[in-house]
Amino acid sequence: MDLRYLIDYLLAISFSTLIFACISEGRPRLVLRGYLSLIAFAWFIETYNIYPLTTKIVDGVILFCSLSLAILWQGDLRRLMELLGTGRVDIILRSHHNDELNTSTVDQLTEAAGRLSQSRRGALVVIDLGSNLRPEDFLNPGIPLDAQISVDLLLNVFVTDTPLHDGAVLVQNNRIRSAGVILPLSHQGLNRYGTRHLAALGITERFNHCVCIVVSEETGNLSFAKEGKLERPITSSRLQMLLSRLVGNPPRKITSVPPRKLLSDILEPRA
Ligand SMILES: Nc1ncnc2c1ncn2[C@@H]1O[C@H](COP(=O)(O)OP(=O)(O)OP(=O)(O)O)[C@@H](O)[C@H]1O
Repeated sequence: MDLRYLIDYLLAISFSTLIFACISEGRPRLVLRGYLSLIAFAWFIETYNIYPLTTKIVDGVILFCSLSLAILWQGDLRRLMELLGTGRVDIILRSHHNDELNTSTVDQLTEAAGRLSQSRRGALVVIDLGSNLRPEDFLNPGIPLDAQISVDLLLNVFVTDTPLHDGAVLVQNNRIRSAGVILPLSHQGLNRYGTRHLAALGITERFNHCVCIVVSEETGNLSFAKEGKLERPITSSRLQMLLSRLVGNPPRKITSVPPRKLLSDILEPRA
C-alpha cells in the first residue's frame, strides 16, 4: 500500500479519536458518530467514483449536516476556536480539572457568601479550576490583587461604593488573583436574569473548568453556576457541599443560612 495512504488513514483515525475524547456527553457523541460515518461513506464512493449521482446527494447531505452542526454547536465551536487561538489545547484535551480547591478556601468562600447574602450585598466570585483563565478571556481583567483568601477581604471587596466592588473576584490556585473583573455575558435567559447572573453563566458556559458563586443584591439569594447552568436559590450548606465536591472531601456541617425567596423569583421572568 502507498505510504501516503497509510499516513492518511492513521491521521484520520487519530483525529477522529481525539475528537471523541474531547466529547464526553452521550448524545453529542452519537451525533458525531453519525456525521463521521457519513463522511467515511462519502469518501468511499468518491474514491471509486462510479456513482456520480449518489456522490452529489451525499455531498449535499454532508453540507446540510455541517451547517446544522455549526448552528447547533455554535457556542462550543466558538469556545474551541478561542482556546485554539489562545494556544490552550491542553484544556480541550483535559477531561478533569486539576486545580482543586482546598478545604480552607471552601470554608472562607462559604462563610463570606453566607454573610454577604445575609446583608444583601451583591457579589460574584469566579473560581478557576483549571481553565487557566487569562486577562483576554474577560471584557475587563480588573485590578490584580494576588492575595490570600480570607472572609474579611472578600467582605471588604464587595462593600458598595468602593472601587473594586463592581465586577467579579477571580480565585485561582486558592488565592484571590484579581477583583473588579468584568466577565463576558451569556445570551441565554436574557430576560430572566440580571447582568450579574448572566456574567456567571457567560464565563461558565465558555470554560468548563470554572464555577461561579453569585450573591444577589436584590434578594440576598445565593446561586452557583457551573457549565453554563445556574442553581438557585441555594443555602450556604448546599454551597459548601457543591464546593466540597471540587475538593473531593465530604462536606462538614455548618449553620445553614436559608435563602430568601421572593415572589418575583418564584414567578420568574424578570424584566
Ligand atoms: N459582565 C459583568 N461581569 C462582572 N460583574 C458584572 C457584570 N455585569 C454586571 N456585573 C455586576 O452586577 C451588578 C449589576 O447587577 P444586576 O442588578 O444588573 O444583575 P442581577 O443579576 O439582577 O444581580 P442582583 O440580583 O444582585 O441585582 C453590577 O453592579 C456589577 O457589579
